[in-house]
Amino acid sequence: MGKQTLHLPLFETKEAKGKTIYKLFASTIFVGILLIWLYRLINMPSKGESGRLAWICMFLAEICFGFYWIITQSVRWNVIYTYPYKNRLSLRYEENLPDVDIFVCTADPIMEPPTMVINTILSVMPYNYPTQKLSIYLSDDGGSQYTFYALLEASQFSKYWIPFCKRFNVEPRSPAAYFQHDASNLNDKVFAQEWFNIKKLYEDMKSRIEASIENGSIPNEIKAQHKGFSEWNTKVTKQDHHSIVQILIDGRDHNMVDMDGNRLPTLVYMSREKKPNLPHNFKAGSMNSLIRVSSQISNAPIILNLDCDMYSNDPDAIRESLCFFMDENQGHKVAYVQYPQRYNNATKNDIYGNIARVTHEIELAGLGGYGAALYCGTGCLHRRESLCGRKFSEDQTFEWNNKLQEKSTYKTVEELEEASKVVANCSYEEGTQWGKQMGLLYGFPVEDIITGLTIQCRGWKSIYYKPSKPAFLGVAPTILDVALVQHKRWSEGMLQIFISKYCPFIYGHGKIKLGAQMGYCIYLLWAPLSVPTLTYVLVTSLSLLHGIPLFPEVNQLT
Ligand SMILES: O=c1ccn([C@@H]2O[C@H](COP(=O)(O)OP(=O)(O)O[C@H]3O[C@H](CO)[C@@H](O)[C@H](O)[C@H]3O)[C@@H](O)[C@H]2O)c(=O)[nH]1
Ligand SMILES: [Mn+2]
Repeated sequence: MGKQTLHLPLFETKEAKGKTIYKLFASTIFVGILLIWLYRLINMPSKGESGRLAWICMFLAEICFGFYWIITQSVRWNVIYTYPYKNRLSLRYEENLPDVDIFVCTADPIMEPPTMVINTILSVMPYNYPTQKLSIYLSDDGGSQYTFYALLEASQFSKYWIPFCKRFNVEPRSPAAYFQHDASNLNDKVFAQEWFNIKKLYEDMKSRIEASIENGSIPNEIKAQHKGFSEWNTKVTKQDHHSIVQILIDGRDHNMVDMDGNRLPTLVYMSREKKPNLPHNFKAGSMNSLIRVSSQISNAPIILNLDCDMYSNDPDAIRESLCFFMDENQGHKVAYVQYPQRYNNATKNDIYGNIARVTHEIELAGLGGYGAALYCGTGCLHRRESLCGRKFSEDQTFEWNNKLQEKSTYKTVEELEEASKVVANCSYEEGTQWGKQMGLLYGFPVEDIITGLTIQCRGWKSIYYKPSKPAFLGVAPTILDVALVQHKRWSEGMLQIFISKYCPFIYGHGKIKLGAQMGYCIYLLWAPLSVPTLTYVLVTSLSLLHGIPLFPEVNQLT
């Protein structure tokens, strides 16, 4: 192996097949569009003739459709798929794998039940990765003691869950998802025994958490188990509370081990300070607090972010992503690796279009082809440096070894918690570049898309990676009003980017490729496309009622 493996890349890119045929097909459509425009112009009723207004409206709508179609071609001509080689990574870097911080965000204990949140946490704790290199942070914008309690329970349960997952190599590693189905190999006596034990432990834990929520209080004997509960002695509400940071598992501690005697990952609960009169900037605010708090504790160079309703479905996901960051030739340019949003509750007919096949298999891969994969929030791994506002430069060297962590080994848990609380305070961001040049951008409902764009405009590349086995699985809206609210927020938020100073054609000019600028606009112009669509629908039906001909008749063509 030796030399030869050293020269093999850690990941490869391949063009989608059938590019030439697609280009031929697309050019026929383009000719078709031109002919439609021409037909409209030539046959336009002249001034005073009936139906002129309808024809003008049709023409304008068709112009919009045509241009939008042209924009969509940018990504379709450049579809590129990426393939990481995790075995090569292990061969070359097993001893030098970087630390990884995992951020999970939750905002409301009712909409996002604590048991769901800890299932996400428990799915990332048993990653096939050196546990002492993992630190997991839960940001609770709900400031709920039930979420804190659930996380405390999870920290205990993980001592059984992690060894169980690793010993029997079970998947998926979210207990709820795993126990949803009966185990297949219960004939194996040892396994069956363990399976029943763990399942019982999980269900007991779940009932304790749910019972406490139902009763509206946490039993005193449980409260006595951890100093953290004292944070809720004063009045704590979702909108108004002080910073809370509790390190539930200190991964540096060699005595913190699971039932098999193996080290545990660091586990931290945090709830940043909130004041009713100050903007909290939603998920972006939470992420920026997470970036700062984690910099005090573990400061890993790689950050994985997950929404609390999205669990890890592949224990090798971190290793696969690292192939992109650590590749000797191209890795240094990579700011983030985005996975598609896939769901474990997709319905057969997918009536709200959550699966979005064309988006996930073609368009996003096309943007990835320009090195400009969109940052879509959950299921994304970032290089901490690029997220913190640093510009890319070809000649900067990158250290995967973590100096700060070595330093922080001298600090006690209490010292780390105190230092972290300071950076999670509202006042910390005043007069700083946080939310502007550093971290996630504030002021946009889709903080992820805009943040991704600014990172790319600072010279970094991003990767879109859609493995055949989903790496993360989330919960898609299954009721109409939730789906509508989500789509409204996304489409409005994206239009807001287009009309701001961050419009990709202006802000991205000369910084990202024209194809990438166009690719962004497929989404940013999604909302206004409804105007020509509505026009088209209305004008055609009204014209039909009024007997105004808009299209050539079949016998005209012959
Ligand atoms: O004040 C807030 C509001 C939300 N969140 C968390 O942010 C995540 C996303 O919020 P959600 O309301 O679930 O929005 P979705 O539309 O489902 O999320 C998608 O769209 C968002 C905006 O583009 C991205 O940030 C998400 O990652 C992406 O999954 C969730 O984990 C929330 O708990 C917070 O931490 N604090
Ligand atoms: Mn969500």
